Amino acid sequence: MSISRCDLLLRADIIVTQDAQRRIVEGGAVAIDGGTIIEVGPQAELDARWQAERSLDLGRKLVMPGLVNAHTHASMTVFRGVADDLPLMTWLTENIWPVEKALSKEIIHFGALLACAEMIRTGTTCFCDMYLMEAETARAVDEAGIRAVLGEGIFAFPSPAYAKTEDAWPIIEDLHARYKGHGRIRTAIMPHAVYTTTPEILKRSWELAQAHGCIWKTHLSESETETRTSLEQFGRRPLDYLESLGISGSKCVFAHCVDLTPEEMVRMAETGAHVVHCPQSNMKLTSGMARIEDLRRAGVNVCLGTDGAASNNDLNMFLEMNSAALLQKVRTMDPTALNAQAALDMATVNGAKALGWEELGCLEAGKAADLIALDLNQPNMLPLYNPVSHLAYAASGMEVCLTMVNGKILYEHGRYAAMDMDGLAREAVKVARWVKARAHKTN
Ligand SMILES: CSC[C@H]1O[C@@H](n2cnc3c(O)ncnc32)[C@H](O)[C@@H]1O
Ligand SMILES: [Zn+2]
Repeated sequence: MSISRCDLLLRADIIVTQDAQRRIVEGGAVAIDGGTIIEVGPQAELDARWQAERSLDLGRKLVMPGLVNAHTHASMTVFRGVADDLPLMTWLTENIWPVEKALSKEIIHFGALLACAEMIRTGTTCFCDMYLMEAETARAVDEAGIRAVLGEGIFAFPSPAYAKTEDAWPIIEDLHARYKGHGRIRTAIMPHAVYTTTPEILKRSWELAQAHGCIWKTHLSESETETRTSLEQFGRRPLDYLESLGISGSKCVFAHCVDLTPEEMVRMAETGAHVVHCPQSNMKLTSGMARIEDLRRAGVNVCLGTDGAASNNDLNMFLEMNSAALLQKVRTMDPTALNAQAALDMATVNGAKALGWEELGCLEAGKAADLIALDLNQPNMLPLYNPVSHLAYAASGMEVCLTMVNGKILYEHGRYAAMDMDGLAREAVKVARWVKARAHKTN
């Protein structure tokens, strides 16, 4: 047998691969070269095959794919805890939007950096973001070393980035051109919602997504109120309205989808649309309980997102998996609903599929070296019968002791490779003062 060289050989007691067979390797190893995984398997086999520049013996750890947060607004970390205990539309129109109007590039950049720090700390290696002045989020992602799909939020009204929607298009084109070919950053087209845009904006945004071959994402059917408004404004339910404009297909990623009819679920499955479930945000804003089991049964690809830190109030995908699983059980009054493996799939492979980034979400040869390690000796992880059960039901995210993106370690032994957490904490005090002076309701 010939021995080949690789950059890194990582060994750990348990490897949850999330590959097609959902293989779990005990006493496993991952061989990495550049930013790519070249083999995953038993330690003895990989030791015999690979001569590594560097080895990392993690011991009593669980290694798994980095989590994919498929819907967030990273910079909203600056509003964490500012306006709690409100319903969606009051929260948005009376509390969030008035302050967002005044946001500066600096604050958006800071909020995105803080979000990256939180996601890296809790095991997310890729996120999908919609926000304002998204170039600042892109800058933060580049600095932090994390992976992301980014889109400038498109409204029919002024945003801090543009005085009129007409001025949004060049901003979107610029962002796309700037990150074309970037290894970790992709761009997408993201009109905010049917109730904050016009048919012309939606059609133009769709044409742009098609021209760039990128995903098209929006908030959809988040609440019954949204459906009612859509029926009043456009004479159609939100999904019907989009379809009447020619918007449908596998490039569509719809966040929330709380208020769908069974027939709409079938149509989503037929067209290949993806749904991002955001259970914590939906519960906190009392938007409702998405019928995830029905969606999955209909054949829709359902993934998971935190939404922003102002409606969650964290960006922790372990807690989101937990909430997703528990919420479906009470919604259906069936304890077998959305089991641990289904929750983990939503946070990994399904997220990668929705974002059209097939190199993500699982550990196998040819995939990106985006992985995390969890300390199995933490009290809440003991004893261990079923690793997947612990990931969905016992882990808090704070067991993550190593986060790697594209073969680079971003977090290890409590330290960030490329982030100044103390500096961020100092800056957070100043930003909070700025927000407090402008916020209508602060807790
Ligand atoms: C156009 S940039 C993104 C925009 O979305 C707002 N937002 C955050 N969470 C939600 C949500 O759950 N539903 C609708 N809109 C939301 C955010 O404040 C930005 O204005
Ligand atoms: Zn959202």
